[in-house]
Amino acid sequence: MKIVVSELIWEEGLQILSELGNVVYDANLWKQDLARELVDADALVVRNQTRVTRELIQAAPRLKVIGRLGVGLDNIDLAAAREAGIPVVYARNANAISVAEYVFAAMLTFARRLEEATAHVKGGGWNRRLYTRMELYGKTLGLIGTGEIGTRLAYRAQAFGMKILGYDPFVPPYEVACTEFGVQLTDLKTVLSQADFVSLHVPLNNATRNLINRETLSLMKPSAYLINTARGGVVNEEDLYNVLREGKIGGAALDVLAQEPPQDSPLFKLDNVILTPHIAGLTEEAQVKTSVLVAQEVVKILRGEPSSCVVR
Ligand SMILES: NC(=O)C1=CN([C@@H]2O[C@H](COP(=O)(O)OP(=O)(O)OC[C@H]3O[C@@H](n4cnc5c(N)ncnc54)[C@H](O)[C@@H]3O)[C@@H](O)[C@H]2O)C=CC1
Ligand SMILES: O=C(O)CCC(=O)C(=O)O
Repeated sequence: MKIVVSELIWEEGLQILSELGNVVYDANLWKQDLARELVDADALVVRNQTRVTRELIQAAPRLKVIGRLGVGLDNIDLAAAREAGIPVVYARNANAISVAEYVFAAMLTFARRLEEATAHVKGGGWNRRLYTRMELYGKTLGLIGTGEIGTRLAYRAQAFGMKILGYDPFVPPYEVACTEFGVQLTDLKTVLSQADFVSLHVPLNNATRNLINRETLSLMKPSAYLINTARGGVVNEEDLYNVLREGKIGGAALDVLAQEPPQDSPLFKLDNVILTPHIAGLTEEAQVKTSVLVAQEVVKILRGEPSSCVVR
């Protein structure tokens, strides 16, 4: 068996794949001639930067499985994989806790401004009144998408005493969790207009691209914050920039951008923006879990066994 891994994988996952076959691994393979490497490959394992296009799939006649070291599937042509009879397995739920904790880090950063206060003290200041901020207790968290991450975030927000509103038109699989974790399911307009923090947890697809735009942003309270750990394409960045520049919302935390890595962006110049390089799911714990889970599921498919992580 030849298993091609074109992006970063943790050692624990590599070990499992190596027991089954010959692993060709290069974390930068996605930037190189991947099609040539796939001519005789049985499995391809990617993260989020490899564009698994129809052409790439067609260049891999022996391919039996595609493994996705993560959750978002917007970089894989799922229709082409389905037509070619190639199952795609992914790390459902493996990084959900890490993303939920990242959202808390963002909310607490906006609520308490520890970095700014630290800079103030290190610069010789001691103005306590200047750093009086707010509690998360009693504030409203608005979830757009109440799946694995959204519900884990709700669980944590409930413990903080936050009110939680959720919008998800396809919620049934998570309805029980929503009830248990205090999520009041409602429409998009209500979530946007009532939340103090709006957090995005939807996949990027035709229905969600530019879901957050000038019109939807105008529904948010002037004091509210937007947190995007989903995908850059869910937010119209030009509209967001204008709304932030005009002070029409309080701020934004963006872990994902439409173009990654970004070229120079006007967002870099704004003080009310937190920008991180797509790290919400990137903790040691989540990455070990992800790498092991995906490696195990790829091995199962190669052995002809059923996998519970196949994309439907
Ligand atoms: N920044 C990071 O490191 C990470 C980002 N992600 C992103 O977060 C997304 C969500 O991840 P999970 O919660 O694990 O996925 P999930 O599939 O468990 O949940 C997504 C939810 O979005 C809902 N949804 C779909 N279309 C919608 C729409 N138009 N409006 C409102 N809700 C809609 C679905 O019904 C589902 O409940 C992923 O697709 C991925 O793009 C995931 C993990 C790490
Ligand atoms: O861990 C990564 O590299 C990307 C995580 C992510 O965005 C996902 O799981 O969808």
